[in-house]
Amino acid sequence: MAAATATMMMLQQPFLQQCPSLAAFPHSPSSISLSSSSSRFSVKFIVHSCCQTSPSPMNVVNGNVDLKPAERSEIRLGLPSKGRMASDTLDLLKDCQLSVKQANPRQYVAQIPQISNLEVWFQRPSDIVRKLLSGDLDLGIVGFDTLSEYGQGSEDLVIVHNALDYGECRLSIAIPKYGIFENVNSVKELAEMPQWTSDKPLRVATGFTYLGPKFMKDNGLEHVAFSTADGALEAAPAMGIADAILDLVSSGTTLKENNLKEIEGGVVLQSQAVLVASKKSLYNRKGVLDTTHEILERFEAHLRAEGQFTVVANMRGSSAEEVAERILSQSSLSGLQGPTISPVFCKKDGRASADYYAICICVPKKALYTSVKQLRAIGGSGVLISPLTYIFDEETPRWCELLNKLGL
Ligand SMILES: Nc1ncnc2c1ncn2[C@@H]1O[C@H](COP(=O)(O)OP(=O)(O)OP(=O)(O)O)[C@@H](O)[C@H]1O
Ligand SMILES: O=P(O)(O)OC[C@H]1O[C@H](OP(=O)(O)OP(=O)(O)O)[C@H](O)[C@@H]1O
Ligand SMILES: [Mg+2]
Repeated sequence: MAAATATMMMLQQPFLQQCPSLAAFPHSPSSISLSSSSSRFSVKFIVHSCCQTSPSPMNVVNGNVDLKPAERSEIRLGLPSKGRMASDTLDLLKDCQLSVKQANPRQYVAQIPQISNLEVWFQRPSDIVRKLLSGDLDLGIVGFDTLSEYGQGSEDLVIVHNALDYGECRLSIAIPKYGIFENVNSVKELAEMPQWTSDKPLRVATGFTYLGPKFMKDNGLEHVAFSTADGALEAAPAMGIADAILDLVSSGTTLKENNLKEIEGGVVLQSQAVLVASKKSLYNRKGVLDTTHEILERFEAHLRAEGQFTVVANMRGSSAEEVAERILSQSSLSGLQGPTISPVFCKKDGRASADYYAICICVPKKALYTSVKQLRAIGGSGVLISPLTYIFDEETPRWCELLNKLGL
């Protein structure tokens, strides 16, 4: 998680409760040092400008600053320029027949020829969220963690697809397995430890300087000090820099290798890649709604198909209805809407007659072998299995949800 460099931020929750605007925008100032008049709430809050939520681009016209974003007619999609999300995102688009054409890997603008008037901009995930907020991007693909951290609950950001099936991880608190934490196994127990006072707060290392304080406050952890670094946060407790960390966990290997453990109630959020849009763009920019619909449909069709196989088999029977009865009596053979059954004709006594029926069903990958066994048990033979590429439904439920959210 990219974050401000070697920045130390200390804050105490009561002060944030008194200053909601500060709590809502911990990144806003490029460098602030504040202290409350009450001695109970002494706060140091220093954030580097790279944590800042960037404003709209400013055009300087005759010495006057014009805060309006530059006019443009192209639709802009932000994709991660680096990190683990970058290649998985390009792979997803390719699987949806939306290959990105980039002239050179160092060029940050590219095209998806299948969709006219769409510009792809490669950006850091945090910047994608900032630029959606500032109106410089219309659509973006980022991890839900990044969206939550940098979007800070903004009403202008709307999730179009919430489960793109990669980048799965969770944002979770971890503490050492040893020392004073040996018997601490939940957030509640951590909060109740007598060690944490205003003079000696629980020190948490995290790149999530918005979600971190919010979660601690919501979970009754009053005396907390945060520090942040650009990566390898798991080293902080052993180095004596922090008592706990709040970072992304996927396999858990990094925690394990650094003698750290997750605790009950310590998961701030579950994350995976999401497609997000600026509401303002959806409402106001020509073509954004249609382009969003097309991308969403292609994503849905591909992701739905990914978990499924097409199964074709022959089955002896007296009629299509009789074969259907047999198939529908098996729990794993109902298909998407039901089995497709077609007669297989052969010539008998000079006449075309159907003793066999070809059945075609979609089967979830997980249930594949069970389905084959059930098919055989009811007389199926010559079972052919092939992967499914796309499943297009009448309309995707996510599109209806989006229109609902937009009040359209
Ligand atoms: N271990 C992980 N397993 C799965 N997904 C992860 C993991 N770590 C991060 N992610 C997801 O990938 C996104 C990008 O993380 P990644 O570490 O690749 O880039 P970054 O942190 O922005 O860059 P860098 O770590 O190089 O500074 C995260 O926001 C999260 O959604
Ligand atoms: O649970 P695991 O599968 O071990 O993955 C968790 C690690 O992955 C991410 O780090 P990343 O690899 O991005 O390195 P970074 O710290 O340099 O960002 C995250 O910040 C954790 O450190
Ligand atoms: Mg990382």
